[in-house]
Amino acid sequence: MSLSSRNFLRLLWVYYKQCHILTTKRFRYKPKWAYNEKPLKNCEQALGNFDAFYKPFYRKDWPSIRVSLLSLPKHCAAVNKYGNVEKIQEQLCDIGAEDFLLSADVSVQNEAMSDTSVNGPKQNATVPESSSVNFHTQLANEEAVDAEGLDMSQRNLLEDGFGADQHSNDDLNMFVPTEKVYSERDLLLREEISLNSFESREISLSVLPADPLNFSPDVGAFVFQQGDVSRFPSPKPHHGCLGYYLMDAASVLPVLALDVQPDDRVLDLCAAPGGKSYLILQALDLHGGGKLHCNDVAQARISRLKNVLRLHFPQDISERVTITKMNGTSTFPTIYNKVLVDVPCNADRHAVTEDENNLFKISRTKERLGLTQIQKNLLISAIKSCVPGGTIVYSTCTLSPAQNDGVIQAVAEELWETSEIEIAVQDLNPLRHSLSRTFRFHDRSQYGLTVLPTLLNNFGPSYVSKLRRLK
Ligand SMILES: C[S@@+](CC[C@H](N)C(=O)[O-])C[C@H]1O[C@@H](n2cnc3c(N)ncnc32)[C@H](O)[C@@H]1O
Repeated sequence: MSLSSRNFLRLLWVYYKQCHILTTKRFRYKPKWAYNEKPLKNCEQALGNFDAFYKPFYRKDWPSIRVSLLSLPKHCAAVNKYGNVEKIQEQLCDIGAEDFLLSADVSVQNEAMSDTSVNGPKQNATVPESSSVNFHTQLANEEAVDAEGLDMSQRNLLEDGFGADQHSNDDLNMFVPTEKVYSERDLLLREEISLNSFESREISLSVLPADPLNFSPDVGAFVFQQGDVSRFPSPKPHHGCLGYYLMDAASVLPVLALDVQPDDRVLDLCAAPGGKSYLILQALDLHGGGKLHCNDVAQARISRLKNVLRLHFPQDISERVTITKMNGTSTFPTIYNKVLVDVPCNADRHAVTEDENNLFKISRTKERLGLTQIQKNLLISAIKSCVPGGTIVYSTCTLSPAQNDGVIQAVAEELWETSEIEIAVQDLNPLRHSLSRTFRFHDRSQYGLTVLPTLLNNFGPSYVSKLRRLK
């Protein structure tokens, strides 16, 4: 069968392109093709992912955040009111630590409460477009964004997944049925990009003025000064209760935002291994009407939570804590006036430093890509279990804008469209201003506070958003 000259030219063109790819692109990409190249470790996968998605968002801050994430974190010693408080405080001061809550600059809180700048209190105002953070628009100013809205690093990520053979697929499109062009892997990568993008939209969400600052209880959270990377010794027991709990200082923020009062009824929806439950119990009076319900879905982690309670609290306190093993997205009774939802997330610091139990393991890709949906469902469940007038605090330990502001925005939209429930976001500027000596906050978080890790005070990352259920 003879070829028409048009078809012949077409084949020649495809052949030429193939040769061109083989002789140029193939060699340019050679390191990725080496058959004996070792697969990336989970931590390296995570770091590559963050370079692709966080760098365009955090821009000039990214190099210092990145090196901090890879460096040893700093701890905070949260003093236990059931230990020998005075002696512990004295010992901590003697080794050079200071209570960052005591040294918080509360004088700026009044100033901050009247601040009406971006992120400031705007009673019953919708979030204005001008103050919104548009991920893609910002990219455009800084880096080249291609027709699909991807910056160079995101494009590289896609191309790493596609490999050079996909370049030739572009040219051979006319011979290949469309559904075969995108393999399952390509689709996952596209899903990755859409799940990691946070695009700010104008939504109807009131912003309530801040509550007065209340660092209760005042037994203290001790940290070493900026630049001091000393480690705390392990705590010692006093009458069977350990004197303090070591945690990331940024983990204190969600509990400060929750503003726990002695007689509150608190639900900690994703409680294990129990760092924040420990802090909540420092403020609650379980003998005087206060209640704590700790829930988690993972049995092994609940065991760790029980251990934390056993090691830090007298038996008559730990026995009064309700502990359940339920999926947090199931229905909880609407009886709590304070609800903390500290969701599973990318867990950035863990992801780039620990290969074990790492969500960036290739076999866990689908689980990881399902995170934002679980986070939304958990937040909705938390809101539904909170009585009108009560407070919900949403927190993560990731810098992912999609898992932070993105989840708050999506939930506000969903509740607005599908339910009678009304929520408002509460201003956290006073907290931010008063603790700016200890933490470095990102200045473009829209519905909460984001702590950026820094080498001087290597805490975080952490994101906190405080919501009030109105109806
Ligand atoms: C970030 S950790 C919580 C840390 C804890 N708040 C603390 O301060 O120690 C997230 C927790 O959510 C739990 N989790 C994941 N999916 C869940 C679900 N569907 N329902 C309830 N808990 C869940 C995990 O088992 C994990 O313990």
